[in-house]
Amino acid sequence: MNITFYKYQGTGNDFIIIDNRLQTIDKNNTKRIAELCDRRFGIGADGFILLENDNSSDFRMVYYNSDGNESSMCGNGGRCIVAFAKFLGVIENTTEFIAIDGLHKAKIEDQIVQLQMQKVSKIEAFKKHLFLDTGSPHHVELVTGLKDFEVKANGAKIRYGQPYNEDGSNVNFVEQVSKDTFSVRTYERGVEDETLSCGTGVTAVALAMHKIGKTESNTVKLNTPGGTLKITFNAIGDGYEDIWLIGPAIQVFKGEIEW
Ligand SMILES: N[C@@H](CCC[C@H](N)C(=O)O)C(=O)O
Repeated sequence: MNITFYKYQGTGNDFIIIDNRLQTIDKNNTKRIAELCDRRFGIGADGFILLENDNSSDFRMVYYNSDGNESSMCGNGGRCIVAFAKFLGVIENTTEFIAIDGLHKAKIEDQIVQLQMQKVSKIEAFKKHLFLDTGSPHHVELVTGLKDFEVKANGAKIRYGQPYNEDGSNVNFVEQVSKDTFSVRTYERGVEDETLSCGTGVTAVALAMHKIGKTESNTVKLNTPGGTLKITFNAIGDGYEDIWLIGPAIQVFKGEIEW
């Protein structure tokens, strides 16, 4: 069967997105999803996303990492599927959709998507790093010399090591640029490599840096190798709410595949 796919990118985190409202895709075919995400033997992408019907919201987002396995929330993918839903005419400029971590509100204007993330009530601070879940699990570590830092080697060591082991964590290496700006490079589990940007990752970095007093601002700019994202939030007690991930989401091309 021939299927139309679309390729999107959000600050260089790239995704194959398919309209699966008619349930044409066999969601258990993880081997085929991994093949399509392969950068040499397939289309090439960090992740694979299905847009499906949902009874109580505008649509459902189903997210797979490039290894073919369904995973937890993808922030950049969430921004891209909002742009795709608008392209399909499923939504206009505002939406509420369901993803694996719950309901998300979003707004889109001129290819800039604002995506509301789930509340974060717990941030664990250790001697050298922080850990929090922003829809996906994130290890956050401040380093010096981020530009030349060995993200893949160091990220893999942390991702497979204690206490994360098999379940794993995404790993963000961070350097402060100014009082409200940080540079971030992320090793993503399920891609098992550095990606050019990670939406749940920069969300984790902004909240973690606020938590330990590196910034007092509730609007934080995050420079990633794929571009700049913005996070806004409210600090309430020990946690954070009304968290928004803001940045571009762009359709790159469309094509057809045999499924
Ligand atoms: N690229 C994503 C994160 C995708 C999920 C992650 N790889 C995991 O399995 O935890 C983002 O933009 O948030």
